Amino acid sequence: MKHDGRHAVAEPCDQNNAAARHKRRTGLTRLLHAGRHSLHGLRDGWGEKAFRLEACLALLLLLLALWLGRDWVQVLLLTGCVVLVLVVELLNSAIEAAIDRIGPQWHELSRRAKDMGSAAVLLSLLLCAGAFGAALFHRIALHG
Ligand SMILES: Nc1ncnc2c1ncn2[C@@H]1O[C@H](COP(=O)(O)OP(=O)(O)OP(=O)(O)O)[C@@H](O)[C@H]1O
Repeated sequence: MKHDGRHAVAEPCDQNNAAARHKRRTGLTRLLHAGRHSLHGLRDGWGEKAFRLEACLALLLLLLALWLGRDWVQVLLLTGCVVLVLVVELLNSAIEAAIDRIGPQWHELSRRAKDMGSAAVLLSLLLCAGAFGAALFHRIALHG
């Protein structure tokens, strides 16, 4: 395993072996390893400042959702909006990582990929803000 300054980089033959081993796995073992990869993804996401900030905010919003929701469906919808932001942020970080892996040179397609990822995060944030804003308005203005 080498290090490129910011990230650990496995030697090409190690990477090929690991990928080939994973492809050969089946059933529960494959599922367990896929779960481990997902946990690695969450750990990598936690390394991103934007994801960390949104994850901390998500904890507060989940408590607010429990207070704002008048029944389990409303709590679920508000919670869903919060989780959606985290999901989209992770996907955006994945796109950024893939683009950076291709190279730092300016390219129109790289710009489009990064800007569209960023736009997806913005839309999910607007949805979340709109849902919580409407629920708060309903709770405070209409019911005192
Ligand atoms: N290789 C590239 N080619 C063309 N444009 C790029 C490239 N890398 C970055 N950009 C442009 O710069 C913007 C910021 O890119 P950067 O990699 O700094 O994103 P970030 O700061 O990590 O993410 P965010 O914009 O979500 O905060 C991109 O949205 C894109 O418009």
